[in-house]
Amino acid sequence: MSILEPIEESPRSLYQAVYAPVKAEIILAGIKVGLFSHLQEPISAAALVDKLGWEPRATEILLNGLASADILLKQNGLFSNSLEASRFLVPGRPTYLGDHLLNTHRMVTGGLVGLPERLRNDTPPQTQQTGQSGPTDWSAMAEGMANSARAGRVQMVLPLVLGLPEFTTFRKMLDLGGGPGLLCIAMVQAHPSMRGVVFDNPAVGDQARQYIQEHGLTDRVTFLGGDYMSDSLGSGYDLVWASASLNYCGERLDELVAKVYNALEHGGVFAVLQEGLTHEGTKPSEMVLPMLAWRLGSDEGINFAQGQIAQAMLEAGFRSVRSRTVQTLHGPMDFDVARK
Ligand SMILES: C[S@@+](CC[C@H](N)C(=O)[O-])C[C@H]1O[C@@H](n2cnc3c(N)ncnc32)[C@H](O)[C@@H]1O
Repeated sequence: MSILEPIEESPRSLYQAVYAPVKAEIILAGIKVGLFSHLQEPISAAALVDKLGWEPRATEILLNGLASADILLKQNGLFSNSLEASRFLVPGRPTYLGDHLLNTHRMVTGGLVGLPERLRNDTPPQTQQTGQSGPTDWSAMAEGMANSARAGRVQMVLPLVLGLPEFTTFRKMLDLGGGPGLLCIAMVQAHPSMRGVVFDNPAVGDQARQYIQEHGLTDRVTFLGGDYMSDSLGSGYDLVWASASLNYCGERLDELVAKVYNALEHGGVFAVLQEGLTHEGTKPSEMVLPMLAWRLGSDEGINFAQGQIAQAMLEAGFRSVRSRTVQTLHGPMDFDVARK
């Protein structure tokens, strides 16, 4: 091949992919050492080193790297949090995402460690980060899930529910796989009288009850612990909401959707926000790539193809199903609304 041979394709996206973890690593390093709580006011690298006793060269490199990645601002040699860092990376704030990002990073990358060895049927290397090999520990993640709900997901989801024409007529809703319950709490708060039930693994019950109490909603919101495949979901609901929670039904989606159908009142609404994969299960990549490690590391979950949930809803007997794709913080997801 001549050195002057024109190249039509560009390797840019390959370089970008290899550079991307640098940004993640420096953000995670900053979270782990509690950097961001010291940067609410502008401070020099030297002053930070004096204050915290950190290694000067590594401190300066980290600060400059974070400024390069727009996580910090740098002006006249002083570093301070960007608006984003201030809102999401300063511990103690209700929107603090540090622990959630660390957990999420472990979930999305840990299970990929040793992939070449696994493909070759070799023994995977023993590292600290072997990732998920069993079921996700949702109770350990509950606080982070609550913060991440407050940090944009409630704000994104609420208009979807408020936009349902029946919303004002709802008397009782179920948040299926509702985690620590922040979404259900927000939906109930937005309604004058609707009551809510958060259904999830009993392990997240204590945290959910605490949030319900903190929001003064113990008379309107309850937590029901159980496994949605084997336990009763209760009954008499006008709305069943499920976001990112149906993935754990294995091959039994039809059974779960039928169970929801039976738990709903006549005219009730089943609203589901889930990934809807297209292009033979390869797109949208924002939905596919973060789930690879989880799928490799554990056989607990499945992904849904676009239309799969809508089809299951029709087969369960719902009289109509409307579907659309909505943009979320995590990428495009499908919003399927079925009416009984
Ligand atoms: C990704 S989180 C989503 C939480 C919440 N719906 C949201 O959108 O923030 C998935 C939730 O499903 C719950 N879950 C998974 N399998 C379940 C099961 N078999 N029965 C009840 N809840 C389950 C988990 O405990 C977790 O809280």
